[in-house]
Amino acid sequence: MSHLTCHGLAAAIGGRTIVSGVDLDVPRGSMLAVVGRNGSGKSTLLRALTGLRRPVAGTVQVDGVDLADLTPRQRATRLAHVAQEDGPPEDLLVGEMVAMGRIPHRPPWALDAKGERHLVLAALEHVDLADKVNHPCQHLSGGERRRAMLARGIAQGSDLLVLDEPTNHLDVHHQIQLLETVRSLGCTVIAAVHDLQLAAAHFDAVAVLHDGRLHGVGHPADVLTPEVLREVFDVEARHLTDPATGRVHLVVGAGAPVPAHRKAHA
Ligand SMILES: Nc1ncnc2c1ncn2[C@@H]1O[C@H](COP(=O)(O)OP(=O)(O)OP(=O)(O)O)[C@@H](O)[C@H]1O
Repeated sequence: MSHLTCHGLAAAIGGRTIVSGVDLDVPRGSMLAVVGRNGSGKSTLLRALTGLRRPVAGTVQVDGVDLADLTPRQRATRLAHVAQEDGPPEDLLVGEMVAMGRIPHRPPWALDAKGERHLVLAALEHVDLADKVNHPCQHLSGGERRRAMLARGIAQGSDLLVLDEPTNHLDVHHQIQLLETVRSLGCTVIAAVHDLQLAAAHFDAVAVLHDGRLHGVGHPADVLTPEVLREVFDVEARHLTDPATGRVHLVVGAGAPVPAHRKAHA
């Protein structure tokens, strides 16, 4: 069943069209990676998908409801957006910042988070930061800040997470842990991702943006082909089968195959 769909979506900044003609159908509970070169329009597309940037053409529907018909508060209960540039306000404690994710669920002007501390702690546990709940945000490292912002998105309690480069600044352990965590939440996830190997290994589908147009969307193995990677990213890549697991992995920047006569001497 579709959770988010968009048809003929176009978004512009300052009168310049950045993305156009985007059709997506994201099933509930699935994870979609949006990949593309710098400036291809990934962040702009994500902002249009969340309603933060009003489309200049096309529609976005969440659970069959047009986002344009919802107030910002209603949108915030249906989806959580963690932007690339989001950083926690420095003078708040980590727990206070994560509690801000609960604001859409409170009556207007209810400023405190009574009875919600367990939700805040659970969100922080998901990102391995529960021990930092009483720390000032300004004491967090770059990777911890990214994880804290994700915790705020999780605390928001919606079942659709739109994440702009969630694994940026994270060490390899926390990159994988973060993707496994969002998978375990059972949410629908749409994430802009630069690491193509992570996109191939952890996502159900990949959408490739090229110059603001959707170049292809589908299963990672069908979309992240050596031909597409050469055409879109100008890199050489190959699919290799892991002899231990039988799983097919994407090797990006693989270079030209070693000629047989050189292998023989290796
Ligand atoms: N506030 C802005 N004002 C003017 N142009 C902008 C603005 N934000 C983005 N752009 C332009 O829109 C285009 C797409 O930017 P966007 O941030 O969506 O790309 P991206 O694929 O997310 O890039 P990256 O991988 O570098 O994060 C770029 O050409 C960028 O310069």
